[in-house]
Amino acid sequence: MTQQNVLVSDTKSGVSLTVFPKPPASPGGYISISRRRVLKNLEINGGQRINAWVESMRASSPTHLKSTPSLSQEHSTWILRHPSALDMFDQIVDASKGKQIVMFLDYDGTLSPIVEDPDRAFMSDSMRKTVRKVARRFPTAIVTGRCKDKVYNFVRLAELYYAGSHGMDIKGPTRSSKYNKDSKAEAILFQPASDFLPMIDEVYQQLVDKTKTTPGAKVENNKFCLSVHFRCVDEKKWSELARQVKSVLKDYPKLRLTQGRKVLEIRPNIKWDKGKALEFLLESLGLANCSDVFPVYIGDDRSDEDAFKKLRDRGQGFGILVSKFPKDTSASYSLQEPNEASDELSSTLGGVETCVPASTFPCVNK
Ligand SMILES: O=P(O)(O)OC[C@H]1O[C@H](O[C@H]2O[C@H](CO)[C@@H](O)[C@H](O)[C@H]2O)[C@H](O)[C@@H](O)[C@@H]1O
Repeated sequence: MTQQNVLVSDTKSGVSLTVFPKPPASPGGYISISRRRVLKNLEINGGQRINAWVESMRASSPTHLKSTPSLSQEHSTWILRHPSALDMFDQIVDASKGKQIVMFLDYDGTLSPIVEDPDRAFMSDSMRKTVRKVARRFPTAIVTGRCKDKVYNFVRLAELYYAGSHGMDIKGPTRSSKYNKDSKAEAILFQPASDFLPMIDEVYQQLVDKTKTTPGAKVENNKFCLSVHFRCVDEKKWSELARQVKSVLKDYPKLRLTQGRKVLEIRPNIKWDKGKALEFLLESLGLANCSDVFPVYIGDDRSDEDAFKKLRDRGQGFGILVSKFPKDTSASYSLQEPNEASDELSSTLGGVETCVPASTFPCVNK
C-alpha cells in the first residue's frame, strides 16, 4: 500500500479494511454515465436520447472496457473499495458469528455464466451441489429477473425460496407474517403486480411483432416483466431496437424501462424491486426485526443494486457484486465471476461452524 491509506470500519458487517481515499466520482469517465439518468432521458425525450442509452450500454460492455487504457489502475482503486469476498473471508466469517446467515442469490451472471441464448443459461452441476449444501445450512433464496418457473427449471432445488420477475413473484417459506396471515398456507405466495398480467402479455405480443425486423433481437416473457435482448443484435442496430421498444412503451405509462446486461427490461411501475423482495423474505422467515440476522446477497446486475442498498440501509449483512470490471455499486465486496461465487459459497459452508437449523429460523439472541 502506498501513501494516504485510511482504515475503514464497515459498520454493517463489522469488517475493517484499508483503502485509498475515495477516488473522484468519475474515475476515467467510463462509469460516469448514470444509467438511471440515461433511461429517464430515454423515457422523456424519445429518439434524441436513445443514442445516449446505447452509448451507456456500449461503454459498459466488457469488450469495450478491455480496451480502456486506464482500466487496470481504475480496477486497483475500485478493488480496494470493494475487496474480493474471497480475500476478506475470515473477516466476513467473524462478523457473522452468532448470527443467522440468510443467503440471497441472483441467477444470471451469478450462479450461471452469461451466454448468448437466455434459454441455455444452465447452471453447472457443481454449482447446484454447492447451492444445495448452502440451503441445508442457511435459509436460501434465488432472487431473479427471470420468470420464477423458468429459473426453477434451471436450478431444480425444491429446498430454496424463489423470487422471480424481479421479486414480483415470490414463493417463500411456510410462515404467517404481516404479509400473509394464513397460517394454513403451505408456502407463501406473493404477487404484488398480478393486475399487470394482461398488460404484460399484450406488450409482449407487440414487442415480438415490432422487433421481428431486427435480426438477433429476442423478447423474453418473464411473467410480470419482459426482457428485450440486445446481445445477439449487431451494435449498429441497437439504436433501432431501442426505438422499437420505446415506440411500443409510449402507450403504456404504467410500465417502466430498466437496463440490464445487454437487455432492456420492461416492468410494472410499482414500488417493488429485489430489495423489497429481500425484506419480504426476511419478514416471511420471521427474521426481519432480528438484530442478529446476517443477510448476504450475491448479484451481478443493476437490478441487484436495490438489494445491496437495502442491506446498507438496514445495516445488516452485506452485498457481493460479481463483476470483472469496476462498477458503481452499493455492494461491499466483489467476486470476478460465477466460479468465484461457488468458491465463496463453499468457503462459507466450511467457515461458519454453527448456525440455527434451517427448519426453524428463530432470532438467535432475541
Ligand atoms: O436477475 P437475473 O437472474 O440476473 O436476471 C436478469 C436477466 O438475466 C437474463 O439475461 C442475462 O443473461 C442471459 C443469459 O446469460 C444473457 O443472454 C443476457 O444478455 C443477460 O442480460 C434473462 O434472460 C433476463 O430475462 C433477465 O431479466
